[in-house]
Amino acid sequence: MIYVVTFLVAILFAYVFKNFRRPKNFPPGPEGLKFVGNVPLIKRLSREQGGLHLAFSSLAEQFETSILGLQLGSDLVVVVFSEDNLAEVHLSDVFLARPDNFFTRLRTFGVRRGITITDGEVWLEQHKFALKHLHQLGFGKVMMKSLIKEELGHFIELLRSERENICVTKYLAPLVLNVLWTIVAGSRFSLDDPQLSRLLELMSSRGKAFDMSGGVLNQFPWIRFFAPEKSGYKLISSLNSQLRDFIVAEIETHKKTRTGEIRDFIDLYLSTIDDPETNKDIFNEDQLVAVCLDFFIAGSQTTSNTLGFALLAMVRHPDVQTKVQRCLDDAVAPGTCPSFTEEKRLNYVSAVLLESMRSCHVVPVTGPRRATQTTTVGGYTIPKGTTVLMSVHSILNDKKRWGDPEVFRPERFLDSDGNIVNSERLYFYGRGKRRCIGEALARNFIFQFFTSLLYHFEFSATPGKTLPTTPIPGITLSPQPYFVDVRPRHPAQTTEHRHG
Ligand code: HEM
Repeated sequence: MIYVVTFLVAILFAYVFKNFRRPKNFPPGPEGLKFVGNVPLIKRLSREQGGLHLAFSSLAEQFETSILGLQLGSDLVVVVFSEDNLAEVHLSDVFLARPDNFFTRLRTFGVRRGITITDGEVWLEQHKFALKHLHQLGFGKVMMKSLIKEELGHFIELLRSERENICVTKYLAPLVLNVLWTIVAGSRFSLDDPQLSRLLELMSSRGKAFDMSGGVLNQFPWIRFFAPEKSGYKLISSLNSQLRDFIVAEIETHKKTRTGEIRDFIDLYLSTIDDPETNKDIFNEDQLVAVCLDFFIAGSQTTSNTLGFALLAMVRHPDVQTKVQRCLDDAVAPGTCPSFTEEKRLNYVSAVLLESMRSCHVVPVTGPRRATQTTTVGGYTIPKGTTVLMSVHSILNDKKRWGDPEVFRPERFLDSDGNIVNSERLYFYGRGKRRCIGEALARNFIFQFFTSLLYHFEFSATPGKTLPTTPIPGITLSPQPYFVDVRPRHPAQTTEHRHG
């Protein structure tokens, strides 16, 4: 018996020694506890400081480093802060992969599928396909423009009738989802559809319950057996299966109603599967479900929260709002609304949107990436398998670059002739081969909604309701619900949206 116990203890020691030891020349960071590493510290700092991005920044400051080394459970995690370090991660193929862990696999039911969490050939082919066809289906065609116009029309009508005490954030998520879903499946939801509300509620809870590191559930997956609710396991499983059932049902309907004409992304993907030349290991119905899930999860909250923060900034800075409106009145013929192609003529508006994203970027920590071999960043060793995160927040709030990053000042993006400057190296949508595939759609949507809403309405805080000053932390930052009154700026008329 004594031998068995000694043997087990020796194995345990070997495990602890191997897995809970900082590797040689690993980036600086706090010493971790055995088994849990830095998890309790990061959790506490995130709670105290208001998010994972702020917890990371405070540790980087404490250790005077632009690359932080952590241990979350038995996972090695490195967070990079400076532009040089970010460039090394964004541009090197060693960091092109995503972590393969419990949390990432949970997204697609224990297997690796789709775009966001896959690597290698599957990722490359799905990524290329989605990028090419999202563009063809959405941006170059009249459909996308009339789609945004239709969604805007519904929202403008709603604002005209409600006018007071409107919780804007409540409406933005369904609007974005409708645009996305029409591209993917050719149909929109009614804004009071209970299924839509349920999906959005689940997605928003998911965004708030987890963070970019995957949270405790990722570091200790067994926790789901003891605390299925508290660990977030129940929530994420329920969201994923509801989303999957919903997408599978839509694919089945498409299969029954197909005529050969390509109506949307699902039709296009199904016709690719039918092609005898297609590699069925890469393009199949399971992959289609996962790619649709990716669009929903990566595209809806990021876009609606960005718009939510931009409108909040306008309520908080009425002088900037007035300037935007003057600029729109000057540039836009009465009774029309600007199209995205006019972005270049509306430099002040573009500067306001850039400043809004700089001051509150919805994805303050991007990634996660995985080192596929042992390498170095900033002179430190990054062992194979390490998870790497990028603090875009620190770049967007760097005092050396911006001078007064805490001030909302769109003029920092304009030169003395009113041309856009400083708009490079912001990494809002990432950089390199894993750059966001929805950037064009998101930029188009945000620009058209923002300009149209400000052209039609003056927004002010509802009297007696305070405006939130901090975002809700999570995988993406969300604006806390805020309430506005709107005053129409033009008489109601059928407003034309120009198509560029
Ligand atoms: C304001 C809105 C958005 C922001 C700020 C944003 C931001 C990002 C960032 C920073 C990445 C790169 C992550 C990395 O470097 O590892 C990314 C990837 C991605 N985004 Fe977006 N995104 C937005 C909207 C969208 C939309 C509308 C869609 C869907 C159509 C979308 C789909 C994706 C997908 C599928 C990926 C994963 C790409 C890959 O792993 O190869 N995003 N996004």
